[in-house]
Amino acid sequence: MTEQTPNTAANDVEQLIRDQIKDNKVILYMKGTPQFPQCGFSAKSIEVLTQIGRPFAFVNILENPEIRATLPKIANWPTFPQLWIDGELMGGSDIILQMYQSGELKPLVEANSPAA
Ligand SMILES: N[C@@H](CCC(=O)N[C@@H](CS)C(=O)NCC(=O)O)C(=O)O
Repeated sequence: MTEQTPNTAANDVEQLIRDQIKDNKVILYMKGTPQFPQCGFSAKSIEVLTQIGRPFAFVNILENPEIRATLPKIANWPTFPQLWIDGELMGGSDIILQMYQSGELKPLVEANSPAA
């Protein structure tokens, strides 16, 4: 039997992501920051969340290449942005927009993020 060295760095990143998702009930993995999104899809998602008006966490994946590489595997979702609410992946900007327009997203965010 071949003994395999555990890939500690990869495990650490995965654990970090799982902690972020657990500790922040509304979290957006995005390119750039809410003040300065660096991709149109992230900008659109920020517009929606800003309309909803509740606090949310974010991670700038452009500054976190390990998270950028690892999250798509965990999430089984290849692109960014990614909106996670209460430990579940909602989706990217198309889905965020759809959920907002259908009236589904606002109450979900409100239920998971108290007013500041
Ligand atoms: N239709 C997608 C568009 C998102 C998308 O295509 N994102 C690309 C360009 S920003 C991406 O994340 N590519 C992988 C990467 O850059 O790591 C959505 O609804 O979110």
